[in-house]
Order: sequence, then C-alpha cells, then structure tokens
Amino acid sequence: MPPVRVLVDMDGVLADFEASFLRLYRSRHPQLPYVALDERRGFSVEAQYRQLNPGLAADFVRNIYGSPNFFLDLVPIPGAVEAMQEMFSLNETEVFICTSPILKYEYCVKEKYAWVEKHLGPQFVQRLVMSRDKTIVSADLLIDDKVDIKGVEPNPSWEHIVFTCWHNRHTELEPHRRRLESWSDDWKAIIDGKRRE
Ligand SMILES: Cc1cn([C@H]2C[C@H](O)[C@@H](COP(=O)(O)O)O2)c(=O)[nH]c1=O
Ligand SMILES: [Mg+2]
Repeated sequence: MPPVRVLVDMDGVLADFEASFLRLYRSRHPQLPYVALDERRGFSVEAQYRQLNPGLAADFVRNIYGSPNFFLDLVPIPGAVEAMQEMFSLNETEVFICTSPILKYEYCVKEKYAWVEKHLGPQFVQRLVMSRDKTIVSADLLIDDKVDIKGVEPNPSWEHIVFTCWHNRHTELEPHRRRLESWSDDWKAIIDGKRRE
C-alpha cells in the first residue's frame, strides 16, 4: 500500500500567528482599537482591522507581520510539536509542512525555515514546502486553518481538513468537510482512515 502523504500548514496550525499579531499590534499601537481573539472572524486579519478602522493605511497591518523576527518568534500551537514528531515517526506516512509566505518576503521566508529548525528540528527543514498556491502540491491530506483554499488547480489531490482556530471556529462547513479541532483531537484516526480508502 502506498504511504499516506500529509501536508501540515504552519500559521494557525503549527505556529500561533494570531496571538503574536495581537500582542505586537497592541504593544505598538496601545491607543488604537483592536480585535480580541474571540472576536476574530474570517481568515484576513487585515480585512477585519480595516472594517474596525477604515482609516488605516494600506500597509498598516501588513507592517506588523512584515517586521523582523515576527515569524521567528511565533509560539507553537499547543501539542503541535509533539504531534509532528509522532506523525514523522509513523510507518507508511509522509509528512510535509506546506506554508504560504507573505509577499513582503524579506524576513518571512528565512524565518519560517529558522522556526522549523528551532521547534521541529533539521529533519523538517527538508520537508518544508513554500507555495502561495497549495492546490498544485500533491498529497492525500492538507491540514490547514484557511477555510477556502483556492488556486490554479480546481481539483487538488488532497482532502482539506480544516484546523480549528480563532478566525474559523464559527464558520459553518459543508456537511462533507472535516475538522481537526486541535492537536488533542484524533489526527491519527484521520490518517488511518485515509490509509484504508
Ligand atoms: C491571517 C493573515 C495571514 N497572512 C499571511 C501570513 C502567512 O504568511 C500566510 C498564511 O499562510 P498559511 O500557509 O495559509 O497559513 O498569510 C496574511 O497575509 N494576512 C492575514 O490576514
Ligand atoms: Mg494557516
């Protein structure tokens, strides 16, 4: 039987983008209104901050996550590091990290590599795929917090498992779609189920 190939997203799944964004935003702009984590709705932080404060300059929010060390200093999502090590050691399972860099890539790309080495080790540096379009990457499963993943390939090979995080936990999914609620949820059952398909 061929191995099950799993792509695991980084921001919102392995690394806590949302909490770090809010911390840095509030420390830089303590006088401005902010969106608390449990008020987050929709993938784009930028869109929600613009709704809250339409006067914000175009790159105001982007400058926060475009700052040096932003991506390097992201805190791991609880249970993520342990789950990845365990997934890596499973027989007949190929695990890769699949992440989209921001367009202001100066710090982001290098820091994503450094983050992976620091928290997951060199074996995962070799398994880091960066693509703004995940539909062209072939796998059986993609675990990702972004609800709508679109790209040039209309029929990606993977089944998208939606990883629950602040911005998507209220989103109602079509009945056939599956979630992983956290890394305490049964991710192994999802992989094993795919093995049997
Ligand atoms: C929330 C949010 C994220 N981004 C950026 C940050 C990351 O580089 C990617 C998300 O990558 P993933 O592989 O899909 O996790 O998008 C952004 O530009 N604007 C946002 O609001
Ligand atoms: Mg993500």
